[in-house]
Amino acid sequence: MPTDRFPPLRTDNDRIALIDGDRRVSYGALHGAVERLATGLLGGKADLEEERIAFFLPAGTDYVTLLHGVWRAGGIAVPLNVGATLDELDHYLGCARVTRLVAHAGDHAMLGELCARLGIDLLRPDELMAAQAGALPEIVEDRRAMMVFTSGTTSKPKGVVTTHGNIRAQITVLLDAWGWSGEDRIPLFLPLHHVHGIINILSCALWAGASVHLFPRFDAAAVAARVSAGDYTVFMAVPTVYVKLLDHLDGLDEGAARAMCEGFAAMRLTVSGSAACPVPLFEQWRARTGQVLLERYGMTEIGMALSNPYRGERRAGHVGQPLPGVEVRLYGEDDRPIGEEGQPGEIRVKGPNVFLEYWDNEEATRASFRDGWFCTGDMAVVERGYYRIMGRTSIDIIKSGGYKLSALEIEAVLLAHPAIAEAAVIGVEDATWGEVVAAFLVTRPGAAVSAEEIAAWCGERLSSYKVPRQVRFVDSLPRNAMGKVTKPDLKALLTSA
Ligand SMILES: Nc1ncnc2c1ncn2[C@@H]1O[C@H](COP(=O)(O)OP(=O)(O)OP(=O)(O)O)[C@@H](O)[C@H]1O
Repeated sequence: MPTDRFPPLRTDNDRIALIDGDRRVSYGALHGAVERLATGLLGGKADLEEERIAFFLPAGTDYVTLLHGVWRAGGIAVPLNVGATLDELDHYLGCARVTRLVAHAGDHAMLGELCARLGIDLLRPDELMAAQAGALPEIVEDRRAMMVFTSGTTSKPKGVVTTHGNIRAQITVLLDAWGWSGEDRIPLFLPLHHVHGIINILSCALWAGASVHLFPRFDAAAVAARVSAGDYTVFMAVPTVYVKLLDHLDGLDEGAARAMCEGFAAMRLTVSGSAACPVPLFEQWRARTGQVLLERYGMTEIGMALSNPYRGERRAGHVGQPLPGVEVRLYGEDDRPIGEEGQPGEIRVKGPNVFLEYWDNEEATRASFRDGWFCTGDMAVVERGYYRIMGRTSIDIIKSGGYKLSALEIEAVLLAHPAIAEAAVIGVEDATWGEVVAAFLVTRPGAAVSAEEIAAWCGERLSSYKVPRQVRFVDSLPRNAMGKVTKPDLKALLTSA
């Protein structure tokens, strides 16, 4: 597999790159469209010189053409969350100092006023297509290529800027590690303003010459139907998607359920990431489909850093080891690397995959690096050679009576209870202990369980200081577009009650 290709897109064949509704787009056709779009974007200029071009487009051929067109023309691609509110878009567009925004005609009425206020040209993809491809600039590796906003799980979204070199490194490490080939076929239903969808799925597939089936959103029935038909060889999703697929499976008759399980069983790889995959989910998925989920860890700023092996032991509740070329170390509070296994520390990462900067935010950029290492803000521990993620220092690590507890570890125990469908754990202030553990729980349909029973269940499985002191039953947990629980909202719920 060549690792020096630019743009990261196959060019010269009739192989299908994208399946978009009824359309099948070949690599040759996609490449042609990308060049014409890049030419149209340039509008006679030699180079976009890192102009920020934002796009508000659902997963589809236009999205892919825009992303690659901006890259080819020397701009910075700013893919926006199509589920974002106007206030959020205002923040992204203003922060990135976007000059042109591309959206379908149907969204222009909604975006018009905001663009006028910010002095942004609002355009449709088709009006940017030049009749013919013209000369395109040379792109060197250290040029800025993309700006993706963090979800804001922990703070106001920041624009994470990656270079062409960073993107290449993030893609190529996965091509080898996860065995991508031109024969692969993968569905893409995750939001396309996150590295999971953009890099791990779309970019790896297009580099490898594989086919990507684009869905505007996740729809369990639609995806399951294609899986049952044997359409895919690889599947990548967040844990909540696997939960929804299992729910869907439960509602199918025997024949349909068997076809869906066989569709998954025949795949060469199923991957979970972006949030912790609870051990019970890992086990259920294996029991139903025979697939051993490959869990990995990464973030917007670094792409993927830790992964269970493609060949070898994939351990439930763990994210494996550093990917080749990615340096990972755990650091203690004294800012020193942790030498021995079993000692928790902050994950710090170094390598060509690590982003360049937070856009227009030198202070945040400086604060996030120490001696050349990017400080992720996530805690982990190494157990028998494999990393286990304990969670975000800012919200998942609960300081109680001198102990540091991992919310993820407690959530895993809660989720193992047969009556519990969803669980989220946070720390709440306490005069005696500093913080105590509070759990928010969603019960399974038709199941009932009391707070006392939950305490007893945890008491048998966790040290007493980890047992939730407060238990709240809720109808659902607040989640962002990636399906991650937004824990600051839970904190607010407690303080407002
Ligand atoms: N396998 C995993 N297990 C546990 N946590 C994971 C895993 N993979 C990713 N994460 C979590 O997701 C984070 C990266 O996601 P992303 O870059 O989208 O940021 P976010 O948490 O959604 O938002 P923000 O950076 O704004 O707080 C990681 O820092 C980590 O906390």
